[in-house]
Amino acid sequence: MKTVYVNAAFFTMNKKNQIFENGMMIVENQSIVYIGQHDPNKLIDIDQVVDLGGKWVLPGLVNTHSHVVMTLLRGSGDDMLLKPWLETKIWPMEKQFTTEIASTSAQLGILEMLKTGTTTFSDMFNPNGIDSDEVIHQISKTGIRGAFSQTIFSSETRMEQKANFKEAERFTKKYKMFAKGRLTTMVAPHSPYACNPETLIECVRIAEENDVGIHIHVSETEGEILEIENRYDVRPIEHLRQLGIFERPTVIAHGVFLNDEERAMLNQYGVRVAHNPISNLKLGSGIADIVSLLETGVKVGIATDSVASNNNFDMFEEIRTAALLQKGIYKDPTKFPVQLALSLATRIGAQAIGMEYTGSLEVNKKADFITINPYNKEHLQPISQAYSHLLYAARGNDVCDVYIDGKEVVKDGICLTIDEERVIAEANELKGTLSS
Ligand SMILES: CSC[C@H]1O[C@@H](n2cnc3c(O)ncnc32)[C@H](O)[C@@H]1O
Ligand SMILES: [Zn+2]
Repeated sequence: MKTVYVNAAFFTMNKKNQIFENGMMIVENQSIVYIGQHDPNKLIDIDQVVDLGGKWVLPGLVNTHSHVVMTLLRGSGDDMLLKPWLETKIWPMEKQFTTEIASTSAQLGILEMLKTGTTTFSDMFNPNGIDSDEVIHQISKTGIRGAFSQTIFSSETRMEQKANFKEAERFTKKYKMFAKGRLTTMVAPHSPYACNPETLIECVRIAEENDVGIHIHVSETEGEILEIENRYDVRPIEHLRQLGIFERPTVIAHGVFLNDEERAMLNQYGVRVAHNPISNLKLGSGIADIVSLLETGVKVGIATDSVASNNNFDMFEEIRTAALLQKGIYKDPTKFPVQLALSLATRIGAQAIGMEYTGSLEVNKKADFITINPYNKEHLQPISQAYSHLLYAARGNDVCDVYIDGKEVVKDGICLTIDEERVIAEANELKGTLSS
């Protein structure tokens, strides 16, 4: 099946940030085979023509760190610091999770992601008490692309620890290439404070044996730095390096507290950073110095974290916050310009999570794209300033259509792969079964 998309402005987000104002894109077998100026000569052998009515077309957004299974916890535990938030609010509620709660939570989270333009996510979930196979089966049906990774914690007993490793190994093997490659997984030790050295070393082994990367929370708060220094006499980054974590392709979530030496080390090992500006603000953790990270050469993606610390999955809001914060902390509005900000949520974000095959509209890339209709939106006028509006004015609910692998998953703002009414009703019913 060969489909041509015409009558649209294509923001390719390729390295040159090319825009094709009255462009054309041809998709065949889930991939882009042509993107450029409108060319009638290319219309032979076409099965389907889609007229996009002058809309803007962008690559689907990439959320490099999320927890969709926590979506039912939105609004629980506001206004708390990370440690008490996790220990007294979030973890006790996660302990009550059933497969049904996890599955409905994940569908609700992905519904919001898809409708607000996210086509690829890299997610960590707490597997305690739930049937992970069922949850990933439901995720697969939504059509989203990404990595769904089972979080590993250190346990109190040897037996429990052994069972955790066994399950992590099973999950990794089964899902590293799933849904025809649309879904994958990484090994996800929670953090250097919730995983002891033995656990972290075992995670490296599982990642190595299965040829997958590592996804871990690191250097999120000042308290974490002190805790790791007290325990091991080194800061978290050096601790993880010594244990061999960075020998695997690694994404660290947060990286709020990094010094020059650590940034250089991350760059040397090719470690990528998932930047979660709103979660870091809401939990009072701090503001990551993304400009320095990028100047050192580290690849950075943008992320929301869970909606318990955000409280939504709107990547437009996230990119805008990221850009405004860097301008503010540097007292320099030239920092984090529009194209850079958008590229971290698209092409560079995809590279950050090892999915270079998506994140920009280029030949041979996956046909993962979104459309925005600016004509009926007052906050997107005048339309001639589109690039600026995408960063400074657009919001998730401006997204009109969403395609993943060339398949339409959202049409005119309605999700075609998830029964919205059912999921929302189930979510509210199940929330009532949780005690906070
Ligand atoms: C649901 S994934 C794994 C684990 O991570 C916890 N979590 C959620 N957000 C954060 C964060 O910002 N820092 C550290 N840990 C976090 C979550 O409660 C799950 O148990
Ligand atoms: Zn997180």
